[in-house]
Amino acid sequence: MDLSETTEHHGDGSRTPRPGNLTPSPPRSRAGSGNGKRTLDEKGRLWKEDEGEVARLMRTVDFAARKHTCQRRKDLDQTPYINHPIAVSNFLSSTGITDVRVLQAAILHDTVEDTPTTIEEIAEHFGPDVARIVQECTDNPNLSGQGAKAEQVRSAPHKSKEAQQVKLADKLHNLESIRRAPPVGWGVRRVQAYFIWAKQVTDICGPSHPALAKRLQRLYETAYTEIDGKYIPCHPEVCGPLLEEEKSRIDKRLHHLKKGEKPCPMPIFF
Ligand SMILES: Nc1nc2c(ncn2[C@@H]2O[C@H](COP(=O)(O)OP(=O)(O)O)[C@@H](OP(=O)(O)OP(=O)(O)O)[C@H]2O)c(=O)[nH]1
Repeated sequence: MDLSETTEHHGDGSRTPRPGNLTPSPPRSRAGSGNGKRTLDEKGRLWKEDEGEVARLMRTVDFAARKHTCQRRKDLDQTPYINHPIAVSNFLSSTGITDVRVLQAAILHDTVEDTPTTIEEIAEHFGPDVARIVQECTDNPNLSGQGAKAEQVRSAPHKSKEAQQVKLADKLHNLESIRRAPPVGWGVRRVQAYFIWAKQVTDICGPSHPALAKRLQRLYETAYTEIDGKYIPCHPEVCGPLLEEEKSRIDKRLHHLKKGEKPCPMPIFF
């Protein structure tokens, strides 16, 4: 565990009683086995300074899930929004990223942009390192539409390696989602414009995490989607001919849709 980070939690003081606030009785319990002594507060929660990485990640997922509770994605199935940040974090952890602050920032990356959460709240609960990465992944609230998109391209080279890694995974999941099921109302031009713009961002961020960059490149070269009965290449400039496996993936989805079924089960990307 990164001890420098656990010390950052001392500033919290709001939810987890500090040692001085506890009754003078000895620690009430031990959590887990083989992890040494872990002190619990009166609600049976670990003190933050005793919190291991797994507990910290679960607390982060719980926080993000509460913040995104009422939100849905833009796809036909109206997927719960929280699926997106969890998938982004999973893309990172399953491709070798072990820095728990990056995995936490991935889980939290849309909380400030898309919910009333503040950066100060993120810093209070998760420390300044996580807050800094989340801040870097948050669009300037004074910009929207094309302005915000242009700013993502402009600012990408100046972001930290950690923020660039989150950006790569974020874009990868959005692109995979569009390929699988474009947001309701998106036509060919909007899908292709999104792919063209996303590639500008991910080409800049690519060196921060080559495994994801490689995967993105393959996506740009092979991804098709179906709109109004036509198979369209998602990235019009980079995409090659329609591959058989891509066609049968789309046909399978159309078959389910025609039968009025939900195209679930969701594909598992890793
Ligand atoms: N592909 C996809 N995107 C969805 C879906 N539901 C919500 N979104 C969000 O919508 C944005 C893409 O739609 P746009 O029309 O390009 O963006 P805007 O609504 O924010 O202007 C993405 O944000 P972004 O700005 O591109 O990325 P981020 O940096 O904010 O995460 C993505 O997070 C969905 O079902 N599929």
